[in-house]
Amino acid sequence: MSGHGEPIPMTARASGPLRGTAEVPGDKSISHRALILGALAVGETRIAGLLEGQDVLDTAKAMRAFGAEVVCHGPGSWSVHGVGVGGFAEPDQVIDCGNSGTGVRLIMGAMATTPITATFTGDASLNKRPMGRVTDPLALFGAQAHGRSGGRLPMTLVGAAAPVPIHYTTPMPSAQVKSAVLLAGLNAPGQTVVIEKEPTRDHSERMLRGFGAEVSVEDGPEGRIITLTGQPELRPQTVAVPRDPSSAAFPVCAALMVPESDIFVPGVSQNLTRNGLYLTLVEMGADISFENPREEGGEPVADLRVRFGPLQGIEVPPERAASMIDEYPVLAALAATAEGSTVMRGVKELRVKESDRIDAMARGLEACGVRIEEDDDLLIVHGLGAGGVPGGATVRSHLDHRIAMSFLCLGLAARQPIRVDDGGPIATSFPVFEPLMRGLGADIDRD
Ligand SMILES: O=C(O)C1=C[C@@H](OP(=O)(O)O)[C@@H](O)[C@H](O)C1
Ligand SMILES: C=C(OP(=O)(O)O)C(=O)O
Repeated sequence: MSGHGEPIPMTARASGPLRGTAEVPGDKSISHRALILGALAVGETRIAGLLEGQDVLDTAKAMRAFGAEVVCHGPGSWSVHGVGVGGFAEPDQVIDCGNSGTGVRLIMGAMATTPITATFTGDASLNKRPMGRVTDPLALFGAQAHGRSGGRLPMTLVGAAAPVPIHYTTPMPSAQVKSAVLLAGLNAPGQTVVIEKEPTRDHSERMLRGFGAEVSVEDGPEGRIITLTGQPELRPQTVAVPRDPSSAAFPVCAALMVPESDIFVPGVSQNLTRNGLYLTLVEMGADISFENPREEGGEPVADLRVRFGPLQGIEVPPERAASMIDEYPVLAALAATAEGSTVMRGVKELRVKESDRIDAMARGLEACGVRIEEDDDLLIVHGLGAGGVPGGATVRSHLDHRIAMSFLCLGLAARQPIRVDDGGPIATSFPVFEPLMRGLGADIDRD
């Protein structure tokens, strides 16, 4: 579990160019879902390329607590022997989801329509995050949540004894909320419908279909309408997890910040619900080629070749936010090294992530000598151009892996080193970040 250990301060300094191949680990969203759907299928699911970050390991442990057999056979190679839809056993211990919003919210959905009770907790970051966004729709199925004030963890969820399917429009763009409703709908008789005004990552829909559930997706006047037919028998699958575009964003943006860099990042998912950062980088003038586009594990992937070059700040289209929501911190860091201003609107969801990411980036960038403007739903970074960021500060990561990695990447391009007070949370999503970046030539070390 992250966040419970001693802080691990880390420092990044300007290095020579970044060169070489960056093989980033498996996609975090797909890894959580492979374990959860594997646990709900009848028989043995095999997973290759599972992300072995702490967030996903906590979900694996939770699936065992609900009765599935989850075994690691070697690096990235896992099997899950599932108990079937409605077959979850009642855990005899508190489920600790560590730092992971995805883990806790999807697992709550997966158990909400089974007549068992479970208590969930997390680290200091997760226990501050809002859970009402999932427990509100889960209550419509008949589940009851008893948590701390403000709908926070620790929280006990009593699954519905006689679940009813629901029609639900998500009030905010959130794949976690959508997925919690779909997973709960699995054990409700009849059709559960989720409508989302703005499309969010679609891994749950794709993987549910892969496991044999009936899922239809259509675009209507109110948005995307997803219909799931309840009580299917899920068939075990072989899942090949593509590399995570959200993790790839760090070496990619670092290479775009450090002069003369030239790196290769193979097999990165280019799912259209996840590729907003890459579209944005191209609009900023980044030299990225998308080579050998193909399909792997049911997801479109490409090999990326990334070379340093001058970048121009842009206004990021707000309707793109959902497809790059986890990439705004590293985009904000990169924007500090671009010419002109980068305007990020429609980003208030960033305030309820592992940290308030608008505030964490704003304070950290200011400490590094970068001018910003912020509002509830907005962050503007006034770029200083390549080589223009002073740095020379210690910034707080607030138990947030993406804040820590973003400032370490910026430290590689700043005039003075940037120190992050705690890089420990990086292990939640990108456990090989340090060796991978050092392998490219980055000067990142622990104090
Ligand atoms: O469904 C998922 O796997 C995720 C959804 C996003 O969260 P929201 O649903 O809160 O936007 C994202 O930030 C998170 O890292 C992973
Ligand atoms: C927001 C994130 O994760 P989660 O919500 O699963 O904690 C993230 O990884 O950036």
